[in-house]
Order: sequence, then structure tokens, then C-alpha cells
Amino acid sequence: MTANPIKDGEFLHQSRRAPDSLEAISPFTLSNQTRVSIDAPGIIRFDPPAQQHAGKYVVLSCGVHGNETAPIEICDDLVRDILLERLTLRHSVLFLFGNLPAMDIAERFVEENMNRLFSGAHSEGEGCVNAERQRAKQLEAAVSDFFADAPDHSTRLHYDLHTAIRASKNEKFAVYPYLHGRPHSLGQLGFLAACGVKTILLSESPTTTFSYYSSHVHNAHAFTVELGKVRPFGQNDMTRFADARKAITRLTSEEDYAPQVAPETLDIYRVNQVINRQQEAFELHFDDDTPNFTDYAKGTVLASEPGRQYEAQQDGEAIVFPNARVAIGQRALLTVVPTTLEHTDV
Ligand SMILES: O=C(O)CCC(=O)N[C@@H](CCC(=O)O)C(=O)O
Ligand SMILES: [Zn+2]
Repeated sequence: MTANPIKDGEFLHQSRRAPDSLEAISPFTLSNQTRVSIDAPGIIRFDPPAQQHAGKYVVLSCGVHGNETAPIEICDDLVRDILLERLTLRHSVLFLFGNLPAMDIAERFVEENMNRLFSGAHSEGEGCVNAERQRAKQLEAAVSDFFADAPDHSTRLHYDLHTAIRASKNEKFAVYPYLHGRPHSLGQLGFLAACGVKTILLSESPTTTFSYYSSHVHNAHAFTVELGKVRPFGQNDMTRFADARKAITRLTSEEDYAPQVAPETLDIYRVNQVINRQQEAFELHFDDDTPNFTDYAKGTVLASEPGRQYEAQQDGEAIVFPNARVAIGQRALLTVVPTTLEHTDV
């Protein structure tokens, strides 16, 4: 057995401060027989021994936006607990710490929003020309390799963990990527509810986000999960994430953790408008501190740019992820309206 080369279980620290030290590490086995494979800085995979493997393949990604620290701290803790054998897995788990350089400068991204670069967008236009494009390509490859080892019919899961820029009337929520007619999973909504996530946005079109990539390309149950509000490292009240951490721990360490939820206890929204910034002079028509899920009467002007204005199309249409400063062509605002789940599966 090779000794554990990650000192004190500090994989993220070593990835950020001594990335070269991870290059030559061959897969190794912990004394509890968990196999550990390090693909690159910030990319680490754990596989329990075959006789204990209970069949799920779980991707946990965080830090796709470098300043969204709470999910990074949760994943860092989980990785440490696994490496120090305080947590024994029953399923294969791939941890991805997305944008390491953006974490170092405490920003959402360095050059380009990485969560618009998946499903091959990293190689479009000018090509894979910057670190974020290269990393998105590498993350896609890591997910592909991981799921390639999942036997047919095994459960493939990907939770891409984020925190939102603004406060939110519904603090925790998840984006359910567009499923192209596949059913929404009640079992997954049960797991998200156990994480404290009881507001779900049903996306109605393809996107270039990480969760859509895993959902569409790998047929995984995949979600963008917003666990709270962006705060600097060390300033998160981790008690607010206790349910999520506990549910993830149970998911990965129990044979078949399957919490249930009554759908009528959830707030389900569907995306009604995706408003992209098309011009420099794009403006939002509400205050910067207006929380996500604030709703408006039909006809209220929500945003404008020269020659064009964007209104609420229905009473009760609510705003999510408003950001007037995104790159031209990118999403500056989503609007959502309440809906119910129609096509579901367990
Ligand atoms: O608070 C914000 O404005 C952004 C928070 C965030 O990063 N959200 C994700 C959502 C991705 C999705 O729609 O699945 C993003 O904008 O990338
Ligand atoms: Zn984010």
C-alpha cells in the first residue's frame, strides 16, 4: 500500500499552493481500502473497494466561481475527512474544485465566466485560449472519464455547488437543467430537500452550464445548487450549510440514502424569460440589493437597453440572478413563474 501523500488531508491547500507536488502522484489506497486518484490540482476521485461499492457515481463540484466559498469549504472538509478516514464511502465520488486561480483573487472568474463554457463552448470562437476555457475542457474530461467507469444503469449524480451574488427570498434553490422531455426525478427533489433546498427552477432550454453538460451528455441527475450568498473565505456561517453537508455525507457513505419529499411542500418555478445583455448600456430597473425571487406585476419594466425594454409578462413573475455587468451576449437576468411538476419519475 502506498502511503497517503496528501499531508493532513489538505488536498485543496496543496492544489492551490503546491500544485506541482500533485503531478507525479499515482493512485493510492487508504488503509480502509478506498482508492484515491488525483487527476490534476483540484480534481480528486475516491472509489470504495468493489465488495463495498453500492453503485452510485457522484460528482461534487464547487468553486466553478472562485468567490463562492461556502461550497468550497464544504467539499474541502469532506475530502479531508475521507483522506483522514473519518468518512468511509460506499459510492465513487469525484470532487472538482473548479477555478483555482479565481479563488486566489477572490473573484467570480479571472477572464471569463467558466459556467458558460461547458458542452464544448470552451473550444468555440477563438478556441481554448485562456485558463478558464482549458479548465472547463479538463473538468468535462474528468467527468467523462468518471462516468465512463459507471456500469450501465448505475446512478450518475452531479451536484454543482454555488452561492448567489445577491440575497434571496428563498435562500437555497436549485436549477434543474432542461431535460429534453426526460422526467423530473422526485427522488432527486427528496435529496435536495434534505439539503435544505426546497425551491427548484425548471430550466426550459439548453445552456452551457456545467450541470446541463452532465445532465445532457452523461444522462446524469445534475443540478446547479445555490446554497446561500457569496461571502469571503472564513466568513461563512457554516451552520447554515449543516443540512447540505449532512445529506451529502449520508448520500456518499450510506448504501442507499433516499430521503423523500412531498412535492406540494416545494416551491417549483419554471424559467419564463432568459434576458441576455445585448448592448453596453444595459440597465436593470430595480435596486442592486433587490433579492432574488422578488416578484412583479405584469407590465413592470425589469430591464432595458437602447431600443428595447424587458417587462414582466405575468403577474407574480420573479427575478433571479440579475447582473447588468455580464459580458455582452450573456445572461443578465432570468425571470421565473410558479408552476407544478408534471412529468416525474422516482
Ligand atoms: O447570483 C448570481 O447572479 C449567480 C450565481 C450563479 O453562479 N449561478 C449559476 C447558475 C447556473 C445555472 O443556471 O444552472 C450561474 O450563473 O452560473
Ligand atoms: Zn456560481
